[in-house]
Amino acid sequence: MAARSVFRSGLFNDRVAIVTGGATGIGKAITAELLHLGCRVVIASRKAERLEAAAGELSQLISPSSAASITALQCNIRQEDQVRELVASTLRLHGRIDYLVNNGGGQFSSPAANMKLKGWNAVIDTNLTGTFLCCREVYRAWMKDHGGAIVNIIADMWRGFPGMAHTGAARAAVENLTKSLAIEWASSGIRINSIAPGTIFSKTAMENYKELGPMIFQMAVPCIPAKRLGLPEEGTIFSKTAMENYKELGPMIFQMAVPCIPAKRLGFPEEISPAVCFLLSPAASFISGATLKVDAGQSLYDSVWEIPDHSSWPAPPEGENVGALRELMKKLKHKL
Ligand SMILES: CCCCCCC/C=C/C(=O)SCCNC(=O)CCNC(=O)[C@H](O)C(C)(C)COP(=O)(O)OP(=O)(O)OC[C@H]1O[C@@H](n2cnc3c(N)ncnc32)[C@H](O)[C@@H]1OP(=O)(O)O
Ligand SMILES: NC(=O)C1=CN([C@@H]2O[C@H](COP(=O)(O)OP(=O)(O)OC[C@H]3O[C@@H](n4cnc5c(N)ncnc54)[C@H](OP(=O)(O)O)[C@@H]3O)[C@@H](O)[C@H]2O)C=CC1
Repeated sequence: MAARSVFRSGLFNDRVAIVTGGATGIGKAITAELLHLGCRVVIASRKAERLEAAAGELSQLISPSSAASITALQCNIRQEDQVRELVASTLRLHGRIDYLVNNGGGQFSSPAANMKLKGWNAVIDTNLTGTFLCCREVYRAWMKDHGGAIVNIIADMWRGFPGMAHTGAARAAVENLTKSLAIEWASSGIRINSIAPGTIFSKTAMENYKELGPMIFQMAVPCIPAKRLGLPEEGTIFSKTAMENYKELGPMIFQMAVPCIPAKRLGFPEEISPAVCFLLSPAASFISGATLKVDAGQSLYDSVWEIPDHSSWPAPPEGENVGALRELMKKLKHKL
């Protein structure tokens, strides 16, 4: 990974940042750019091996004259004691925490009706409670008395998040949490903002959806009049082998989003990290409680979620307008 930045080198000299999920995807790009700018970065997530590998790789980018450094600390942000330990270890190591980037998170894809409570809770605990715990601990242990800047990575959930309702709910909650904390902690000199990425391609993000292929069958159900998949003996679609054929299709989901993105291409982690650096930097000194969408306008445009044609809604109230439309349609039908 080659770190580039539009910002002045040395911008974050002597500053200390915690980046959760900093070993992969978007988090790795954020870490690389912060290092490039001279920051001392602590990356934190669950998988120790992946953390160490990323720290090794990213440390190669640091020039010998730089003040930057990288440390990997294992932490499951869902565990209060582990978050407390992450913050305490960072302070033991570096003596300060200027920045927190709550990037660690994720979800699985599933229609809401199929979600188990355990799965729902896993996503809420990770994305909402994990973010809250990290914010609260850095505040209590350092920022309350010294100020700082926090960036929360959320998602494009402005029109709900069909197919990932749990994460939509959690991210909307984090957006609101950001606003509350911006006010509660303003007097400590803390700025806190969110970034809502569009569809951002990385190898690790893609791998998370590798099992999604078979869901394509399930997604077809609303379009089938019988409201269930056909069986092989009925001459229709569903069989274990047919499903197996689609196992590799999950990652294609990212590519399928392209027509819904005004830029007509996917975003990349290196297009999120400059926005994070900006919000952490003095250039954003008057920005707090805000959300920056980094999505090439995707949230203003189309949705990947298809609603099949149906006539399940109640009829509209009878009256002159419904009557007028009915007459119009009758006339048009004659003309066609
Ligand atoms: C469809 C659009 C695609 C484009 C998407 C673009 C927008 C967003 C992109 C991204 O966010 S990319 C980032 C992707 N990275 C991640 O999501 C990584 C982090 N993810 C996780 O850690 C997990 O997915 C998790 C959901 C938070 C689960 O954490 P946990 O460690 O607790 O996992 P488990 O113990 O395995 O699962 C607990 C529970 O959750 C349910 N569950 C988990 N995976 C699935 C699944 N694939 N399908 C259905 N249900 C799932 C399940 O109930 C698990 O419990 P059990 O039932 O297995 O006992
Ligand atoms: N890619 C995209 O299109 C979008 C991504 N996002 C969000 O951006 C963030 C980064 O995603 P991205 O880089 O794409 O995908 P990745 O899967 O590469 O990153 C997710 C990171 O979160 C870490 N993580 C997950 N659960 C925990 C946990 N309980 N404790 C600590 N760390 C955890 C993972 O590390 P580990 O498994 O080692 O714990 C991993 O490093 C996520 O919050 C994601 O949901 C939002 C919108 C769009």
